[in-house]
Amino acid sequence: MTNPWNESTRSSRPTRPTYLPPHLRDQPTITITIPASLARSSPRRGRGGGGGRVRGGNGSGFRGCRTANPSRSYGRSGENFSENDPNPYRPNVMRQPPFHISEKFDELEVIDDDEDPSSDVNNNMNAYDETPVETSGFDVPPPVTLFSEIDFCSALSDNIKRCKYVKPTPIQRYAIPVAMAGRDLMACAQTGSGKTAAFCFPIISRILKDYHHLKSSSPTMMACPLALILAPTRELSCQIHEETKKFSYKTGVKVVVAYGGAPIVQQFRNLEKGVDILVATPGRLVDMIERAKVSLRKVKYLALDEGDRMLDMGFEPQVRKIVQQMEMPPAGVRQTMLFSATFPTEIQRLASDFLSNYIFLAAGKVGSSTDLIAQKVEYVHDVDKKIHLVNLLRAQRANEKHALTLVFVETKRGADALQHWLSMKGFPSIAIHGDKVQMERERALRSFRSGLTPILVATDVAARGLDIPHVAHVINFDLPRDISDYVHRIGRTGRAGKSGLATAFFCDKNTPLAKALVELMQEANQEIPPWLNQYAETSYAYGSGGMQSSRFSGIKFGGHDYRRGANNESYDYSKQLGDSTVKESYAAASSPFSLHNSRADYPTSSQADSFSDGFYSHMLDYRSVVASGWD
Ligand SMILES: Nc1ncnc2c1ncn2[C@@H]1O[C@H](COP(=O)(O)OP(=O)(O)OP(=O)(O)O)[C@@H](O)[C@H]1O
Repeated sequence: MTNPWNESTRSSRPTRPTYLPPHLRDQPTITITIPASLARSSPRRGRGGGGGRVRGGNGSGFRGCRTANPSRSYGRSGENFSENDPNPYRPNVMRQPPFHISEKFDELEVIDDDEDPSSDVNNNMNAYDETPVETSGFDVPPPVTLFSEIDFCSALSDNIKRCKYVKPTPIQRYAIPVAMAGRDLMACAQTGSGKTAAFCFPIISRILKDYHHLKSSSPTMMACPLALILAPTRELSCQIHEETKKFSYKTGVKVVVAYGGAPIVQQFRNLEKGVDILVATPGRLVDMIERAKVSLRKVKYLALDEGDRMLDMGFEPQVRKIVQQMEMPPAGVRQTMLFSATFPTEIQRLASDFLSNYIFLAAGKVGSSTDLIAQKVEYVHDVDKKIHLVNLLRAQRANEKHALTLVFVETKRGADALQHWLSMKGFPSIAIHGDKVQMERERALRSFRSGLTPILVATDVAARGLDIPHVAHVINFDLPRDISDYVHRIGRTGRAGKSGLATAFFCDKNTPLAKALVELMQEANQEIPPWLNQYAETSYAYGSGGMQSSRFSGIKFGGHDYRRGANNESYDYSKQLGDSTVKESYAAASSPFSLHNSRADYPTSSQADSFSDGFYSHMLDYRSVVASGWD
């Protein structure tokens, strides 16, 4: 049987036959089938759809465009983007975004808990029902099965209903009780499984209950948030900000975002109006603290989203500076929560500096990408990648009209070049990467999200956290070097219980990744091409050299509590109990932990000496290093 890629390649480029690797020669005809759940959902009904479940902002903090003709499908307007169209971006009334983005709660009805339990959204969420959850740590609070079992205040419960979250996902079932009990937490759960709500709900609830009297009520020159949520990218910060605002709608809790690339003065103005929860990227936050516009002395809750990324080489110095050198109450006094889909062992070890007597949760398989994402790996030489991509996109366009496709490349220049080439070929696309100014980045996301340009060519700046409805296909045009980046990239599809497709173009230079890739695919019950197994053996033969592979293989990947060792040995968590006394002794010493008086409240180094976790000795020794994060 002939291979369609080869066929179409030949027909489009008759003078230059494309090399077809032996493993592909006998393959059956390939058709791209977009997962049924996506094909089923109408553009208005899915996540982010105006008539559907309200979802988490538009990822950039901006509203998407409304289409003049909401019933028009991308397929119809897409037909106008002929592959021979020399200018697929010409103004065209036919080119209307197919997806509504309407997020305003004011337009929504509050529904009962059991209303519409069979909606697509909640049916999709059932996909997580069987997810195993591993817990470890001292005295783990028991999980819940319903939101109503948790003692949320009524305004928050109403908002959960407004979001049409009928039941908690597994990570929410376990993490929310832990967080509500005031415990520190390291939580590892699949991409798209609801980690944002898992840390937002407890923060909002506890601010309302325990610190109601301290909530920001009047304008102030120096903002003193009660909670700080740090995220690695500007777009993710905006998305978390949008989500948190929805969750705290009509509660009186003030949420503000601070991120680089946008005018700082406007952000100062927002802060001056008062802030209870500050969502920020590290770079911008440090800047604001140094300009004495923000003080962290009142922070009671610290959440690091994409916690492993926040503590890897790019960000760790900056995060350490924020957490340990900028007046934030120490671990054991504040509550700290780290969330990610991946937690490599060495990052867990680092993270324990910021945590006190913490509980570790792992929902799903190791660094799991879930069975919801069908993963395909194809061998494609570098020179053939573009034409291979175009063939994939053509096949997809023939099969599915509403899908968004996210194409990951390695470099910023590569992103621009590929996007330009795709546009020339008639595929409406747009690029996002760190060299674009923030307005362009936001415009790109908005255009992609709305379906106006249904192909987004991106670097890793879009790999983590972004929750974009209707992303049906993630293509790793260039594979990342690090398997955890692969997990996060493909996790842009197959979210909230929906299924998705991830295709990777593999070539010889990706050999060091092969072993980890095979392990990951095995974990997710994916079919592994025999040739990839051979590459995996080669990468194994590189020895620990498949450095990434060894770093992330098996238990080291991060689905297990590193404190238990490689064999999941039992560990005496009560050894950490000393830490929890910090909170009590500190509370007693500062009687109560006053949130009004900054420096007086902050323990001196001699007070700190009495703390059992070595926090201050670490802090005093620490030398500041300039970080090179995205912000
Ligand atoms: N209990 C729930 N019921 C229904 N939908 C939910 C629930 N919890 C979360 N969601 C939705 O699931 C989607 C994914 O959630 P979220 O972005 O928090 O995932 P995540 O685990 O943080 O993903 P990532 O690892 O990529 O950051 C969002 O659209 C969110 O609104």
